[in-house]
Amino acid sequence: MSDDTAPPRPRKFAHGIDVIETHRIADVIRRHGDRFLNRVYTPDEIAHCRGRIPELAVRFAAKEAVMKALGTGIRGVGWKDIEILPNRRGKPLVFLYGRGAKRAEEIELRGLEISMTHLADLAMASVVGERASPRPKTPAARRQRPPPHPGERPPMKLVTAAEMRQLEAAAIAAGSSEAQLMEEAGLAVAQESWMLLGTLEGRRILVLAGPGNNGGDGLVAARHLYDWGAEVAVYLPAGHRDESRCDELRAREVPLLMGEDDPDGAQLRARLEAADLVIDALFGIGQRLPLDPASPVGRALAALSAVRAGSYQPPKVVAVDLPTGLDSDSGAVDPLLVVPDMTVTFGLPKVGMYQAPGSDAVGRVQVIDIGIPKEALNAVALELITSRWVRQHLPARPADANKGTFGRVLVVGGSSRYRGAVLLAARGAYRAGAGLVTIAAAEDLAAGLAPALPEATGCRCPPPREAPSPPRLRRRSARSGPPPVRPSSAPASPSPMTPARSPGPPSPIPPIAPAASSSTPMRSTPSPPWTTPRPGSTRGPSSPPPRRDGAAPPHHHPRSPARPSRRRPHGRRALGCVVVLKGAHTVVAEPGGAAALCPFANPLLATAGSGDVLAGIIAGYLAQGADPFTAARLGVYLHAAVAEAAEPEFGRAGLLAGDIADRLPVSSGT
Ligand SMILES: NC(=O)C1=CN([C@@H]2O[C@H](COP(=O)(O)OP(=O)(O)OC[C@H]3O[C@@H](n4cnc5c(N)ncnc54)[C@H](O)[C@@H]3O)[C@@H](O)[C@H]2O)[C@@H](O)CC1
Ligand SMILES: Nc1ncnc2c1ncn2[C@@H]1O[C@H](COP(=O)(O)OP(=O)(O)O)[C@@H](O)[C@H]1O
Ligand SMILES: [K+]
Ligand SMILES: [Mg+2]
Repeated sequence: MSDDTAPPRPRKFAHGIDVIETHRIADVIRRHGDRFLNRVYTPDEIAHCRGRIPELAVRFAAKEAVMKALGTGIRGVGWKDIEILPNRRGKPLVFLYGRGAKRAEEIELRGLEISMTHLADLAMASVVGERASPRPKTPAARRQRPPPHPGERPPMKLVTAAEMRQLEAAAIAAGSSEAQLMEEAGLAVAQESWMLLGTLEGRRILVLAGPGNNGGDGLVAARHLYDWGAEVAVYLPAGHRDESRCDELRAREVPLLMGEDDPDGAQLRARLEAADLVIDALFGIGQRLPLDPASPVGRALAALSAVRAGSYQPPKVVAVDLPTGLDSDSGAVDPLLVVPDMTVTFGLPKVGMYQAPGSDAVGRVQVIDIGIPKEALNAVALELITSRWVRQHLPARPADANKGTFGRVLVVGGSSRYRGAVLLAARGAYRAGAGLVTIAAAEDLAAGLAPALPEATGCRCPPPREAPSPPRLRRRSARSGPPPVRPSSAPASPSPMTPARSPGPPSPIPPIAPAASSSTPMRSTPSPPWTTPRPGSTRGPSSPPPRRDGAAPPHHHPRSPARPSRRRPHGRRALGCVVVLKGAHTVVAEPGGAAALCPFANPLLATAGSGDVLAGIIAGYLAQGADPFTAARLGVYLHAAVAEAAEPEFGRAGLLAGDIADRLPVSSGT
């Protein structure tokens, strides 16, 4: 819903185009008659078209063109949410209902004009309108952005399998049923499969259906895809517990192949070789890993793998809810997993889809709303940090600001071994937008630092042996302004660091950032607002560091160290502060129980000093008034977003920590 008091969002064209071969629609109608018509067209459209194939075909293209203009694909907008009918003079008009109308409202769509044409066997439609830009692009628009408020779109949450089952129970308590949820899920899989293939007519689809509800979703998808004109077959390696779903398919004469009737797998192989698309509905959140390679499911996956590897035109793969072989909670990957082109996941994405190595094993992720009550989602603790969230929470940069508006950061540290660390942190803080950065380094180093970052001011820091006590440091920072930040690899002082609190506006003093890599005990002093350990460097999590090579750890799943649900609680509760657990898919957790996961894993960040830059960036956002949890999420996301953006230029290696700082403003703008 647009807010009347908000400044207008910049506008841009919304365009969609689609073309279809008329005979394909004729064939579907011949085979499926009213079932197809009633599924795709509104009663008024059916009445208007009176069975005329070119009229029906061009409307089919028109609906897809509208979906493209809405920017949704066919996910989320039903065929009958879009209606194309002529006005009295015969000019076609687009009417939107239900989710189509909702989406149009969200993007502030205006004036959707349609043009349709057909020629011999082709029908084509093009629509154009005007919509609000998804994000402010110009600096002026950015300055005008309203401050974040609680009414904004909720963050993307991530769930474990157990949490997903609770949400499912909440949906059922609110009036849905398991069968209804499965219908929603299966329909979405069918729609996404259609979108992936482009057309269904003449396309061969093989559904690999497991014994449980994941298999049930696959059977519903098979039913729709058959009704819409695809050539569908279903392979059930271990049978299915819901006979009525199988009967729906038998009634349509969809071939159902049972694993026990195909002992040598020859029929399965033949079907796989002929398929344009394979739907993996073997196991979802109910899977227990490791998979047994000798089991019927294991053999089906091995056959799919072999066909994919050995075929000139391998079938596309769509995974239902989760790829079979992916641990929903840890992201551990079974060696039998076949990486899909797309995963259609229900309700919310699963944590394991954003944990290495699982994040590389899911293909494109489509999240499908299956009607989980909004209130139930609030109970989910872990969220994914998204670019939308980041845009909404970056500190405001008013045009009439002066440097005092943006706060001050004090970086404390510097040793002959880690001479660059303070500079990198200071650079990160400046690039994040801090108004003033001061470096407090030992006298012998300070002179060398000034030319490297002339923008930073300096203040004398006693040599390590006489390092200031926390109260002295606090007094000093209150006197000289800036708050201390100690970059992670700069063990300047043997004494623990404590947060320095702001003496008051206009220069909020962001507290220090001691990092666990210097092995400083932090519990003996008041808690810092955040800390940035790497896995293994805090005392809480007992697991070894996560693998960063992206390889599937064979049979190493449910206890994977990269599992935030296991790692989360310890550090942050013990330390009483926000914890940034660094690595691929960094986790940020706050003592209250909320946690956020970075969507990125990128080896460009695995370079010395990048953690120091991160500490500085976070301090930079703190200095600008962000609370510690927000500052840490902003910093972690944008730090990694730099690497993502740099990948086309650098590939997988060669970014320097200093480059991360220097490229930060570019990633903040996107
Ligand atoms: N949670 C939800 O809100 C919804 C769940 N739905 C679907 O239901 C799925 C979960 O269904 P289920 O709980 O039936 O579980 P699955 O369908 O994932 O697994 C079925 C059964 O297979 C068996 N199994 C698991 N691992 C095995 C292994 N390695 N070897 C042999 N047998 C094994 C288990 O007994 C398990 O219960 C979800 O992934 C999703 O696809 C949807 O229908 C819609 C709503
Ligand atoms: N594979 C990876 N994917 C994403 N981020 C990574 C990866 N490897 C390292 N990082 C990030 O790089 C930074 C490294 O920090 P750290 O280990 O403290 O390095 P240093 O002490 O040299 O600055 C952290 O922010 C970490 O999250
Ligand atoms: K699956
Ligand atoms: Mg470090």
